[in-house]
Amino acid sequence: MNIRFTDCSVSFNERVALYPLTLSLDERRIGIIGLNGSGKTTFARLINGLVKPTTGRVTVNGLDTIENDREVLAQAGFIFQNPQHQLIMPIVSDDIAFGLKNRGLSAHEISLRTEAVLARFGVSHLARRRVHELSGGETQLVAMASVVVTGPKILILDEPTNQLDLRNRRMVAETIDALDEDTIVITHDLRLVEGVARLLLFHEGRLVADGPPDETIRHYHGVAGC
Ligand SMILES: Nc1ncnc2c1ncn2[C@@H]1O[C@H](COP(=O)(O)OP(=O)(O)OP(=O)(O)O)[C@@H](O)[C@H]1O
Repeated sequence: MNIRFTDCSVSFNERVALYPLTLSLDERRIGIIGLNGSGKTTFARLINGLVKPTTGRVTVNGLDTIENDREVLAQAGFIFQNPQHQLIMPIVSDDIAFGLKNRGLSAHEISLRTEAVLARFGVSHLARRRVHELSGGETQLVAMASVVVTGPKILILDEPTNQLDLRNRRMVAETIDALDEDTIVITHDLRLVEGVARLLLFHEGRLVADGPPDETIRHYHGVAGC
């Protein structure tokens, strides 16, 4: 991936959520940590254009998130903190297929791609299940499958192990590790980012550490005061 932030800041109603920052992200595995309200989600949402910079610019693989918003959305898929909100159709396989509509694919091709992505995430057995009846771990996997099926190069996962038990945390963490796509993971679950190539720490709207996980985590204990 190549994501560039140039003098980029974000304010909501004159309140600064993210102070100006300039940086480039090129690693395949990136983590983002920080206290509640520190600006992590705002930063991540800038990447796929869900949040637009108030000043400066953001480019994703050379595409500007304002000028090329549709292309950016196709390149960078976002899996939300509460993934049940992003599942639209009542049945799992219909939800996955929904993301492939309006792409000029035949019904047969849509069905093949849907089956393939469900198999890839180990959830073929859930194909005919009702979305709202899935467990937390199952919902997370189906949400990932429903984004991955659309073919993004970058996946942004916002607290993917939130509300999961120990076993599902491990299962989702292993699934993320094995993804072919580049990943940016925002989390309070430090074990999830121990192996990333680069870990960013936000504090009160500023990027205050950016480096290997052990160094950034040490810094985090400092700003958290514990
Ligand atoms: N759409 C919005 N409108 C107004 N303020 C917002 C909006 N989105 C975020 N903020 C504010 O910006 C600041 C940073 O929020 P952000 O969601 O980026 O933090 P975070 O680090 O992801 O927090 P958490 O760990 O609690 O999810 C907060 O003060 C938040 O209230």
